[in-house]
Amino acid sequence: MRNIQFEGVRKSFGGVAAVNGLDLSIAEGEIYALLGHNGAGKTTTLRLLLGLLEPDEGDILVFGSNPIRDGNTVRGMCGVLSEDVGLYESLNVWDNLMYYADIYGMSRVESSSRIDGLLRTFELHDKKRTIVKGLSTGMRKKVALIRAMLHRPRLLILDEPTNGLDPVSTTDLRKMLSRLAKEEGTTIIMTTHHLEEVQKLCDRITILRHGRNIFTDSISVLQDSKHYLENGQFSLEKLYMDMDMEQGEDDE
Ligand SMILES: Nc1ncnc2c1ncn2[C@@H]1O[C@H](COP(=O)(O)OP(=O)(O)OP(=O)(O)O)[C@@H](O)[C@H]1O
Repeated sequence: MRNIQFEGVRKSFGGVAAVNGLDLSIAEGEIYALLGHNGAGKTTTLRLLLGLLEPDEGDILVFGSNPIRDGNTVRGMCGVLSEDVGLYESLNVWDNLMYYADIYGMSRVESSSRIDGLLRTFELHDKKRTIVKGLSTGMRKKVALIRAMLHRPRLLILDEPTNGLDPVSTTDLRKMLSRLAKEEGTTIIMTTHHLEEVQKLCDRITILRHGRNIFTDSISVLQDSKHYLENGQFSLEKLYMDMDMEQGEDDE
């Protein structure tokens, strides 16, 4: 069953078509990557999904809800990690997370144990009383990730989740996201330029170009296809480069 649908969605800013007739179909529990060059329309797509922008044309449904008509319902189901992590700089880690747990309507007991558990998982427990201003970029990213996951959202939207994370934290995050999708059925949509991570983690990918879906397939099908090989193995980077060359020729 497909649970997130975009059909013929268009959104322009002035004369620029950021999203230009986009079709997407994402199933519950999938880990899905939106790929594409800078300016391809990834962030605009996510903002449309969250009801933060209204489409000029087309239909969007998120688990049966329309993001414009039922914006609060859609946003209530989502946990979001945006590029700008958006934490309160002068509050400590614990108070930042408690503040959001209150907004999510979690009880004190529930939020304390959830925050405690997540801080341990991300190896940030010893930083719980540290003021956010004093954290490294990677640590801030982890706190923002914990905030996005706190209320066990049905859909997790991650903009460049591994940017600024060291290799160990990246691997830990990959395992955690994988577990979330498999065991809790969380749907995860991410945008990233790290193709190696996508290949290891994601179930399906879509490549956007000029606001259009130019390629969608599942990683396992691609891995079995014997196409886009590098040293005998499927390479997402090779696929991406080949697509780029093909589309570049079409654009001319
Ligand atoms: N609020 C806005 N006002 C004007 N133009 C915008 C706005 N938001 C996006 N655009 C334009 O729409 C296009 C798509 O932008 P978008 O941010 O969705 O791309 P992206 O794929 O997320 O890029 P990146 O990888 O750099 O984050 C770009 O040409 C961008 O300049």
